[in-house]
Amino acid sequence: MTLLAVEGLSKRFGGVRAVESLSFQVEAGTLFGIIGPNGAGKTSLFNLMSGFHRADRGSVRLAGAELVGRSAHEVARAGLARTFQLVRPFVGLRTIEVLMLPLGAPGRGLPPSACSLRAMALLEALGLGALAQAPAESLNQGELRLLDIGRALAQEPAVLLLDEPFSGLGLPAIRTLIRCLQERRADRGTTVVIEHRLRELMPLMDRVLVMNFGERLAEGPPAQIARDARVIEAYLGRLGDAA
Ligand SMILES: Nc1ncnc2c1ncn2[C@@H]1O[C@H](COP(=O)(O)OP(=O)(O)OP(=O)(O)O)[C@@H](O)[C@H]1O
Repeated sequence: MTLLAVEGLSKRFGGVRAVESLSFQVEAGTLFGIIGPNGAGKTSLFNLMSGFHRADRGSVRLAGAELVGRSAHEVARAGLARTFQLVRPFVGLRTIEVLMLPLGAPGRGLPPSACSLRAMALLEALGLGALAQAPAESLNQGELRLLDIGRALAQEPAVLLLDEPFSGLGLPAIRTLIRCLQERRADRGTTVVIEHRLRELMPLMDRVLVMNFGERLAEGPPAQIARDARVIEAYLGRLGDAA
């Protein structure tokens, strides 16, 4: 079943075509990867899908409901959560509180005790359990990235968008995160990931979209993408640097 359908999505910044007539579909319960060279338009695509930027043209439908034209808050309420390439510190909160806020949001109906149990379980799964009571500002960049992922997971979204989740993480944290992503897929959660560290991510992906100059260069299962001559020329030829 198609959960997320992007059709003819376009965005220009002045003369730059950041995203150009892009179409793809993500099936429920899959992990969908987005790759491409720097400046290909991957983060712009996330900004359009999540309501942070307004599309010039096109549509993004989540379970049939149109997201284009909605604010970032409305998109989040509709069931799409995202993380950020540059994580901003969470000022004035303890680590566990960063996750309790979305879990206890109005309409979710979770009592505080259930929020704190669920938040703790999420922190443990991300390897941040020991930092639960620490001020979130005291976390290092890698820990902050994991916490940002936890914050998005705590929204319990239908679709989770991760923007370069492995960036700045050491190998143990990458392994922990891979385990979380595998568990999410086993639970039929749907995830869309932008990532340059293909060696770690390619084995997890069900399908991959390759972007170049805002457009779709190729799309298919990872094994097919890894053999695609256009992809190798535009991007994978530099895998040695990227991975
Ligand atoms: N707010 C903005 N204003 C002007 N130009 C922008 C803006 N955001 C993105 N761009 C331009 O749009 C193009 C796509 O950028 P984007 O950041 O989406 O690429 P990317 O694939 O995510 O790159 P990277 O892998 O380096 O993060 C680039 O040419 C970029 O300079």
